[in-house]
Amino acid sequence: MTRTPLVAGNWKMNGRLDMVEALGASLGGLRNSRAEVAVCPPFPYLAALASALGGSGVQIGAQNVSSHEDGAFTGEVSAEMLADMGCRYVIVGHSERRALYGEDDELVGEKFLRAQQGGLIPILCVGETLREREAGETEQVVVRQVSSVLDVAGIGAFDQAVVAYEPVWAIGTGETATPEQAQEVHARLRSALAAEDASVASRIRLLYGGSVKSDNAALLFAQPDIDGGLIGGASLSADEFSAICLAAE
Ligand SMILES: O=C[C@H](O)COP(=O)(O)O
Repeated sequence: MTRTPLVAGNWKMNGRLDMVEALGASLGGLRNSRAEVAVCPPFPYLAALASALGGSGVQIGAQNVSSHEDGAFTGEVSAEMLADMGCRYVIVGHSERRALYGEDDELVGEKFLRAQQGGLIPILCVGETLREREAGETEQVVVRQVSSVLDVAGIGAFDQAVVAYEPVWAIGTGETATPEQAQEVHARLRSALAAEDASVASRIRLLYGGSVKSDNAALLFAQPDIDGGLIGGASLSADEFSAICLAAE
């Protein structure tokens, strides 16, 4: 099965308008023969980024979405609104939202469903904490996080989804999972999906995230079950992010 790699940049709560315009213009010039590239800026910059990227083919995505469609939910942003802004992707279940904003598996499942109902492709993030890894619970945790979404959305929904394995201990720490550690978890995730539907499992893209840089991306992306990356800090530099995208070819 040949899967088109995806490299998605998650800017988190970083950037200002001048950076958005400069980075967007620079990434708009990115010519990448094989990998799909997406950038997820903060909500207020979606339109400016889309405009700076022009017709480059680089996709835009959001970092969060409401679990509701419309209504009295002050401060929330719906999937339909994001689709209106040109978003193709939305990140759901990022560990920062789980840890800092109390998003549990149930809410993540609701957001995943709503994203798809609103026409977006969810990038579902899963990953274990350092304590969980040290306790030997990594596979149990990531399979639970995926299974809770499978329970509400069904395996068919994963044909229009991406899963990102992001070990919490590797996010923003400079400590990357080794290619072997990451591949082991990716293979386990793919086998958990294959238990439901082998063909969906063979098609879905599984990204790795956690301190991916231009100097470690190629080895990670060369693993058989790693289909690209979800990039945080390094996506804020045009040179660094471009080099990571090229490593996914
Ligand atoms: O969504 C991206 C991840 O949290 C990875 O962030 P990082 O590349 O800064 O470690």
